[in-house]
Order: sequence, then structure tokens, then C-alpha cells
Amino acid sequence: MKFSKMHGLGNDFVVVKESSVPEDVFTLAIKVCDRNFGIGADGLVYILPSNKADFMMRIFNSDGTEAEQCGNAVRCVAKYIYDYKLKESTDISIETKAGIQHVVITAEDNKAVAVRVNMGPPILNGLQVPTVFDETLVKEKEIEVNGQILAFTAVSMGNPHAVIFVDKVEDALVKELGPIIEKHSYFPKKINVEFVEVINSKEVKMYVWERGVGETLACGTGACATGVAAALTGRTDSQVTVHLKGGDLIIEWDQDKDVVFMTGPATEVFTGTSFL
Ligand SMILES: N[C@H](CCC[C@H](N)C(=O)O)C(=O)O
Repeated sequence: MKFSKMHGLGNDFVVVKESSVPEDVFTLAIKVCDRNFGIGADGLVYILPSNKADFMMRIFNSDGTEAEQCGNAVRCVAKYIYDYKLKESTDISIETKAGIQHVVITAEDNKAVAVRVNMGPPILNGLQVPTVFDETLVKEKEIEVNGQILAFTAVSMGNPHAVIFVDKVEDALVKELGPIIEKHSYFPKKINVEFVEVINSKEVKMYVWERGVGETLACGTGACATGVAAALTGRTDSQVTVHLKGGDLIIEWDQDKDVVFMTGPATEVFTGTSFL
């Protein structure tokens, strides 16, 4: 299997262009993502044909589960399509389980260096995120974890996120509370967990525990969910820079059009052949 090893701010993927995914894709994802016995990555990403967009993307977490959306992977897929001239345009559409994402490439020397993605509308209805709460907006809802009472705001970008604002983001929070919240009974499909420290009305710092992966250096959909939750709770403007461990993403929630734009880099590290 020919692959490209790519990342978006350190959230890394094995990217494969195929006509379809193999029957055993779920077990293959676990093997491929293993950092000792496999190639090592946070996820396995397929670029596939689409009859609704230029291409289709499917994303499988390192635990083998398929996610509806992945912001960092969309930027990597857009870069792959542009750099390998699968479509000779800086405007590319990518079909995902969360909808069709339109991207605009910024290139230098015929290589994509940054990608701006229309990630579509945030989904705020409690049951649609999904959570167990039948409320139009689950905002600052209390959740008890390890004896601590935290407040989360639930936002879906096609995949579910619980955004928790804290005074100071710390590793202990992510590693101890992340896995418990991920699998909490409030969230029927489990959930990605973002811990967010507001720096000012235009900047936040975010650590993330990802559903089906664990802590990652960056989460594109998590940054989108964070931007929406921060604006919804009056903590920031609707355009913010999200500082992640792996680097920065620019998030703009255009509330008139009700779409979220995410802008950030995508990097190809190496290509190879897998015998897994
Ligand atoms: N673990 C996520 C998928 C990857 C999302 C993240 N890597 C991103 O960049 O959006 C989920 O199960 O919803």
C-alpha cells in the first residue's frame, strides 16, 4: 500500500489514495497507526472518488473507529490533491460524512503551504451533537468528573465536542479527565474533549483529548468547536487564534452565513510503501 505520511500541526495521518477502502479497514487502521508495530499515526485517511465533489475523504482513528470529520486531515487531503496535481486548481471540494468541505489552497513553488477550509455550520442542538440533553443549546452544562464539577459546551462539526473553559490548561486535566469525559454517559457516541484557556478576546489556548485517539497535538474540528463555544459564551470575538500544542489555527465563525472557516498549514513528511 503506497502512502504519504502527513500532519496538520502535529496531528498526523497515514494518507492513502485508493478507489475504495478495504473490507478490513478498521483492523488495518489499528495496525497502521501503531507507533511501534506499524507506521505510527493518529489516524488513517483515505482519498476516494466522489460523485458529489472533487474527491471523498474517510478518516479512521487509531482505535479503528471511523469519524465523521477531521479538520487537520481535510487540510492534508487538500494539500495531497493539489501537490500531486489530482486537480489543478487552488479551489477543491472534499466530500466527508459531515458534508462537502470547500477549501482554498495557498501555495508556494507549486506546493500547498496553507489551506482555508469552510467547515460548514456548527451543530448546537443537544440531541444532534449527540448528547443525552434535548436542548437547543447545551451551554456551560455541569458534569462531575473525579469529584470535580466542570462546565462544558457541546458543539458538533459533524463530530462531537465538549468544550471546557478552565483558568489554566494543564496536562493533568487532559490526561486524567479527558478519557473519563470521552466515554461519559452524557455522550452516546463518545466525544472529543477540549480544555480551553482564554488569553484575550482574540486568542485562546487549547489542549485536546480526542475520541478514539487520546491526546493529540492539534484538533481542527476541536478548534472550530472551541471558536464557536468561546463566542457563544461571550468569551471571545467570532474570529480567534487557537494556540494548540502543535501550533496555531485561525477560526472564524461567520454567524451571518452560519459557517466556520479554519485556516492552517498541512505538511507532507515522507512517502512510503506499507506491507501491513
Ligand atoms: N478523533 C476525532 C476525529 C479526528 C478529529 C481531529 N483530528 C481533527 O483534526 O478534527 C473523532 O473521533 O471525532
